[in-house]
Amino acid sequence: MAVYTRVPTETLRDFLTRFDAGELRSAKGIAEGVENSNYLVDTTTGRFILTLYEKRVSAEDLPFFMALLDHLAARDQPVPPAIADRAGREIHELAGRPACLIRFLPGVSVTRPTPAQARSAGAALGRMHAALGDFDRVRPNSMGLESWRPLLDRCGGDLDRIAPDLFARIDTALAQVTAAWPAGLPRSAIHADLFPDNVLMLGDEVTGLIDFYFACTDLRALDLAIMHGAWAFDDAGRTLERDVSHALMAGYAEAFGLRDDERAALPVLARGACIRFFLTRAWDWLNTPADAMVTRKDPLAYLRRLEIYERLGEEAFA
Ligand SMILES: Nc1ncnc2c1ncn2[C@@H]1O[C@H](COP(=O)(O)OP(=O)(O)O)[C@@H](O)[C@H]1O
Ligand SMILES: N[C@@H](CCOP(=O)(O)O)C(=O)O
Repeated sequence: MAVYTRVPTETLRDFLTRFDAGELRSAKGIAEGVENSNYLVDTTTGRFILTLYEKRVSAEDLPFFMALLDHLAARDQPVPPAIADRAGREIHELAGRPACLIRFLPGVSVTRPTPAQARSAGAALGRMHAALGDFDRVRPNSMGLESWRPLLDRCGGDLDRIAPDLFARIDTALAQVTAAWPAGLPRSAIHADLFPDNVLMLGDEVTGLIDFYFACTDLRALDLAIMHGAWAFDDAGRTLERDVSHALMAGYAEAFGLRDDERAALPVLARGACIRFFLTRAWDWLNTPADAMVTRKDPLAYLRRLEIYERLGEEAFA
């Protein structure tokens, strides 16, 4: 589930009076997602998503995210901008949390993408990168390379409760990735978490790119590496689905293009991305109470991906 903060009906009804968004008909908590509280809100004029921002989203970052969404929406990208109230405000406070009322997008996220879906999603990332060419706001990547060592140290020896020698394994992998991290690649605003659950689709067509709350400024090719790790493997990270991998890469390259130096860097960027998602999942695994109403994601699924990338190198992206 992902409803951490309950919003009483009366509070929501009052909140909606700030907008030209009709009157409340129904509101339901949305089970998917792990970071924020989300409600599906139906009013007399339409359907909206109400998001209350929780632990990992800082209120100071919301103007960056909203400017990014407005920029992309103005360039016809399938993203959900926040709805402005009558005073022009997009960012609010509700039930003690920062909150936004967001445009609802149709579509569903896929759990096992087909090659055709991966091609469309890769192309959607490419078009998004093209549209971000003139976006000049900057947000440092709070989940970037510099954050991984401190997070690994915070997990510390507790990692070995998940699997034997896990701390040493990740320590070595991180040292190798840090030493090989590329310099001089193009930087851009990136989504940084474009997993299948953050892409809405109807059939093979992308209808929505959502959940921009890790968006930041970093190496543009890191976005593709993150997406590759999330899309081109089975969920447990045991098998690289080569046809899905090939389609994702082709879709991106056709829509935007991939420089030789970006392609050459993908193996190390993908290993870095595995460490990033391993660490946040491991932290949550170790620190989420067993009875919490949220599904913990398996960190070892990212250790397995890391091992496949280490073994295959460039061949993983063929
Ligand atoms: N703009 C939107 N349009 C339609 N559905 C949405 C929208 N935003 C979120 N959702 C739904 O809410 C779920 C959780 O949203 P998400 O932003 O991924 O949450 P979290 O940040 O907690 O991971 C999504 O899987 C999707 O079903
Ligand atoms: N994609 C991350 C977790 C972030 O969750 P999201 O629901 O906000 O995408 C992971 O799988 O570890």
